[in-house]
Amino acid sequence: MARRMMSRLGQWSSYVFAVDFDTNSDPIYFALASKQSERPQVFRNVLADEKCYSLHVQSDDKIERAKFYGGLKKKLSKELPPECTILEMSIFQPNVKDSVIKGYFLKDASKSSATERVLGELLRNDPVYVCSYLCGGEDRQWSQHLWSNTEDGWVEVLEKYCVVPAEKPVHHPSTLSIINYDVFYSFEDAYKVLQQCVDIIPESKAVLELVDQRLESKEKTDFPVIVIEGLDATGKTTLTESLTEALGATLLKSPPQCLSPWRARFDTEPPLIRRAFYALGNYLTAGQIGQEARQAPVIVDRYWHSTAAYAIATAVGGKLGNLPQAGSEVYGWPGDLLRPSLVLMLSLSSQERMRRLQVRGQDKTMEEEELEANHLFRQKVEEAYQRIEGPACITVDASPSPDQVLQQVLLLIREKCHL
Ligand SMILES: Nc1ncnc2c1ncn2[C@@H]1O[C@H](COP(=O)(O)OP(=O)(O)OP(=O)(O)O)[C@@H](O)[C@H]1O
Ligand SMILES: Nc1ccn([C@H]2C[C@H](O)[C@@H](COP(=O)(O)O)O2)c(=O)n1
Repeated sequence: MARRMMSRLGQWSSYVFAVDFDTNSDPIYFALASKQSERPQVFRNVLADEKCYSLHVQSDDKIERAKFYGGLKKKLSKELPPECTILEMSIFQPNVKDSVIKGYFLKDASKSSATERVLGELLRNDPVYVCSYLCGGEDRQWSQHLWSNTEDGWVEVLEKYCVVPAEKPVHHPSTLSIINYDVFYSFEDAYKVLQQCVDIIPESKAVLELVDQRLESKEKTDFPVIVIEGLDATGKTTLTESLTEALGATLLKSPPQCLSPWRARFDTEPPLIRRAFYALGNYLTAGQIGQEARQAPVIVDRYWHSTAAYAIATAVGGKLGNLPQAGSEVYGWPGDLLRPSLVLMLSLSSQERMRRLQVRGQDKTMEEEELEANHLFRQKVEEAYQRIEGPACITVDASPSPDQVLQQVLLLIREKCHL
């Protein structure tokens, strides 16, 4: 295992390590070298005399990597001493897509040997590589010690590297693995993920059978297709229902009703699998849209913008500024997914949205909890919505009364869709 780490990091000079000590500031970036650097110390101001470790998932199978990494933080939180802080970490080659190896950096302020025992167990039984970090010498320089299993199951230090500062890369490492890990830009790419899950998630088979029966969607539709988007409790359901009545339209949603039996199950899966599920939901809905838009206008409650915006906002760590710039390919529309005539995003102040959530009184989904607790996540979702192209969304103020919002939207639809 560690040998593979060596083969993987055999070119360690081209890899950078990033540790998120604080989501409001840049990660600490460092590299490995065979000798100390003259440049300033790496961990100044963020580490005192804690014992430090890192562990990274190592597997060539991206489903296995996603599944194991998805459960790793929960496992560590359960088994490590409470004084051990778990920080997001990645190893990557700057500007090289798909080069990111995700993991965790552990700042262990405990005085027990429990952390080393837990890491030794993980090294013996799971697809991880483990390193420890020591600060020594007069110049208080840090070094990384790569662990390995001996034949009789003991842990030994395989290799030692000097930890030296690395330049801040142009793109935050979390943006390097969005395509086909968090967002899928073709039916085939999403489909392949669920195909690889059939043995570990039996429900995948039923979803794939439904997807196999999807209706083909044409590029052009006879009647306009209007998508209503927005965060939870912005008024999408209320508006889509009144719009449907006002226009004599057909109301659809994504994911479609036929996937409801499995949605909660896939919501528990790591992003790679969960987002492939939602992407396939959009293709199922696209088939229904193509069918229904032959007879009447179609209103859709959530579609591609939701799938891409939530996935990108979830994937991109740290500050709002770490989102890929507008115009990036991650905001592109899948070439094989039906494009709507118009996408309207309902916008609401946080206060009014929270009020409506409380008034509605329904149980909050995990996502709503995250949106409520995490202002930064909400900002990232809203910003990602705005950057998606092909078509871009038009923002609608959803704060007036339901009828005023309806009238405002009908005017927009008449103007844009000549309905
Ligand atoms: N324009 C409005 N003014 C005041 N209250 C509204 C308005 N539109 C909807 N509401 C109320 O806000 C709450 C949320 O509305 P709704 O369920 O339509 O939002 P939503 O975006 O579909 O939510 P979710 O995505 O979580 O299902 C409901 O109680 C609804 O009655
Ligand atoms: N087309 C869609 C619709 C929804 N999602 C995801 C995005 C969020 O994670 C969540 C929000 O849905 P809600 O709970 O408000 O129904 O569902 C998606 O990815 N694609």
